[in-house]
Amino acid sequence: MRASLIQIAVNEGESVSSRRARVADLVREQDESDLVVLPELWTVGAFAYEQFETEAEPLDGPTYEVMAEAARDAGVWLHAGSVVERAGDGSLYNTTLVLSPAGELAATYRKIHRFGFDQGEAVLMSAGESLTTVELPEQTLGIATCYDLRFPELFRGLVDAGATAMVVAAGWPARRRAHWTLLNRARAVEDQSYVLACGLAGTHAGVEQAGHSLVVDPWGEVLAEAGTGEEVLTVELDPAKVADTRRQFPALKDRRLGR
Ligand SMILES: NC(=O)CCC(=O)C(=O)O
Repeated sequence: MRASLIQIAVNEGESVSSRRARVADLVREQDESDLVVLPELWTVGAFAYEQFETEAEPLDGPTYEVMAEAARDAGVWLHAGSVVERAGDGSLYNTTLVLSPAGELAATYRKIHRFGFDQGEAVLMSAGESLTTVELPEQTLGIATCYDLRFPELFRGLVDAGATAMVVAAGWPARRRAHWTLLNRARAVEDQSYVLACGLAGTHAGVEQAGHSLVVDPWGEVLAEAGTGEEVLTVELDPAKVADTRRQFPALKDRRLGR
């Protein structure tokens, strides 16, 4: 399976609708890939809290519409990053959309661990409550969003649900870039899974983004890593590698707690 991660620059000065159209064209360009991955809240910016209310959208809103067309045109599975979802009861969620190559909404994931302690996303958004996996032809994706990366038990839950490739959409700040790289590699090693970690670039709401999206294999080797600007990373995922790693070094079988 060929996967492309699009590290998107979010800078003030570009409107949300212009960015949607621009990113849709970037998705269309990845028509040689099987899977395309976008970052967290790339429409509005993960730290643009003051825009969450105005840019909130239902699951079948403008981001879904534009991305469904792009997924269909490219013929790819599209992890469309996350949007500010306005639920039926008016509350907001940080929600990932996964679209099939036919443009259908195949899965959603509402971010479980909201960032900000007593501010920002943590007070503006509601928390998701359930894990999401998505079965693709050669890999089962386990879905996580940004701050979730700090909670290894979520990833263990995804392993137990059958995940072989963790997809982490993020808007991770540059000042904690060392944590980003370390934690993504740690999740790959401890869960013996691919990790596809796609972050934002640029600076929005005064927060410089780390970029440095990366793909890690189940042995913890970094297969590809972006720089700090907008960039597309393309990698081949070996369909046998996860099973081989888990068979050759069966540490997951030795778990004694939390099962
Ligand atoms: N958008 C986020 O979840 C940011 C997470 C973060 O900055 C951190 O965990 O550090």
